[in-house]
Amino acid sequence: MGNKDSSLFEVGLSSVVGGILMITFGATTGGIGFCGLGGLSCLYHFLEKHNSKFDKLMKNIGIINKDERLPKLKEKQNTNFGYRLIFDLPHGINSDDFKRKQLSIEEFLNNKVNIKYINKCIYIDVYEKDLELHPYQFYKNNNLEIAIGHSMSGLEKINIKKAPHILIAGETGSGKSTLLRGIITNLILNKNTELHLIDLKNGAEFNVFRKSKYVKSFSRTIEESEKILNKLLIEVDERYDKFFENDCVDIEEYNKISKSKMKYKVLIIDEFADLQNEKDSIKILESLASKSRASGIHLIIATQRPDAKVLNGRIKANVPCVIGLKTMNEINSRIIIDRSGLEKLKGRGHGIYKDIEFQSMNLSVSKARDLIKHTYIKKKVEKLEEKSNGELPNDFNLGDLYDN
Ligand SMILES: Nc1ncnc2c1ncn2[C@@H]1O[C@H](COP(=O)(O)OP(=O)(O)OP(=O)(O)O)[C@@H](O)[C@H]1O
Repeated sequence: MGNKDSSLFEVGLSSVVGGILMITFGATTGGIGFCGLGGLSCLYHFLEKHNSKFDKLMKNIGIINKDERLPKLKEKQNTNFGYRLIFDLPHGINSDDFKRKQLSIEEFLNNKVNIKYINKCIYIDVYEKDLELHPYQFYKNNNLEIAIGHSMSGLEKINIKKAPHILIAGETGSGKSTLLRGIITNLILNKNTELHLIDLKNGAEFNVFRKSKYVKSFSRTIEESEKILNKLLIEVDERYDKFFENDCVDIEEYNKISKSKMKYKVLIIDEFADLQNEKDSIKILESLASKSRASGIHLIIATQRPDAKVLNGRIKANVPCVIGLKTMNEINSRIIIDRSGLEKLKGRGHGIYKDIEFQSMNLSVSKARDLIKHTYIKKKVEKLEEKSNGELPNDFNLGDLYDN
């Protein structure tokens, strides 16, 4: 839609508003009435012209109801990202019909779009501008909300109490580690969760967080991971027993009535696909995902190998909150978000969450260290290493690793 069209629309709209205002203030002269009518006519022509344009599109892509009625353009609004089209929906057409045809609509408008259903209308946000890069900014809250980045509408957040588990998937270079780094830094700075980190890339990615007092366990190997997964699974059962004894349904209710509050725990796994080869570990992870949702124990799992075997039905069914980053091809995009689109992203933190494109915040390892180093403490493992000149004792086990 060109500028000429928009200005015609605006002239029409402002004339109508002007006309109405004047009439309201009692200036009902012929000239003023003419001005209002002129505006109405401009607006009418704008909608007519564009409706015939969109009628053609809707007919071509098959968004038409049984009575051959088409969605009608009701309004066009200019926005800071481009413009928004608002359509009235005829009976029998819904937002899924539009979402299925998103690609055709994007091709027709020559821009990316986001489609939403609000108050019986379809809103199509048309993005004429690119998402900007943003440096990391701490998002302070007491609500277990995680900021994942900026979309055209502002900061995108996920409340893990509601989510309650998150999957992050994208190929190498898509920005997975940077996004996880931002999420963990935010959780540490908000001080209201106990973190358990599993870094199967040899601990390199999460090492910067290891000494934080909010990180209660740090696993680098399958064996260590399996112990933590088991420990958390047992804790989930113990928590549900306590809920049962106290007639509560979840941690929120329990914490309201109980003097000893349960802590929210978040288990974060980078490259959980590596657990796939270990039948026991992946089974425990799947059980944890299916059982722990009300217990206040949440999972954030990431992978750069989005094949159907890794993201199997059980994982996807229990971790429905998915952040998709760039993939190599459409097939991988479909495995992750059940539709194409990830293959077209730019990488470096450009992602899709709930059909909305966002850009994650950039956070380097050294900046993350600066932000959280005030939470560093000396942990048992370092004290043990000091005592034994760097060698860990033979009877050392993971349970001894961290001070509680
Ligand atoms: N939000 C962002 N803004 C700007 N640059 C980013 C952002 N996220 C990631 N990058 C850059 O993109 C590159 C890849 O990022 P990152 O290492 O996080 O990806 P990855 O998916 O974890 O890749 P790998 O698995 O190979 O480590 C890095 O150079 C990083 O600095």
